[in-house]
Amino acid sequence: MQTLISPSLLAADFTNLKADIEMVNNSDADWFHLDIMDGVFVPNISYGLPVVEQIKKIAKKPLDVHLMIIDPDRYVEAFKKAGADILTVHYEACTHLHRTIQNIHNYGMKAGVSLNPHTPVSVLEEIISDIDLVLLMSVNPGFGGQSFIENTYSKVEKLAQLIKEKNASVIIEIDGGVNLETGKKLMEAGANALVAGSFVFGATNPHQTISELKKL
Ligand SMILES: O=C(CO)[C@H](O)[C@H](O)COP(=O)(O)O
Repeated sequence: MQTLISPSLLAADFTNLKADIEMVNNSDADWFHLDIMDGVFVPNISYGLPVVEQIKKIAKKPLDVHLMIIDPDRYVEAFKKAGADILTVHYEACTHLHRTIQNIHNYGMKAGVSLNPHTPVSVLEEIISDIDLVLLMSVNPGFGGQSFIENTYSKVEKLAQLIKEKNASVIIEIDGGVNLETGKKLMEAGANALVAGSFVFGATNPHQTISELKKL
């Protein structure tokens, strides 16, 4: 599988968001990664549904929406209406994860499950065949620009092994501290999708940086 690149708009310039969205539209990126934070599940508040709706109007690539919120079932329909194509919820935030996944699929979206750095991939054993994507957090969620947690490489290997054992077809996406160096090692470990925020939007040439990540 080719590397999928999902630039995180959390690190974009919100005073000129349209320009950053156009840059991604015209780049080698595959998706737009949108980080939704509620100030409860994570110690930060980002942006919400009205912003997602506006982004959808000009985005020419699928919206990869990562909900860092408690009890995400309450908002599955709303994010579908706002334009989400892939909806990822946190394992740690769902009491009835299987039902949440069904709910996301019933609305016609791809369903992802995210794991915090401390959560072992083994918790996905009974649900892996029902989901489309696993998002491994390689930083503690809540903020961009943090240092990559090295233990993520072995988590990627364990997850790739689990997917193989179950004969499932699941994208392994990584979020946090991704750059060319960590990205290369992640791909070697078995990842196939990379979220990058500050590495892309903090670069002198974000368009070229996306192409470099894409070539990994
Ligand atoms: O989900 C996030 C934080 O919770 C961000 O998407 C992630 O941290 C990307 O930022 P960076 O590439 O700057 O590390």
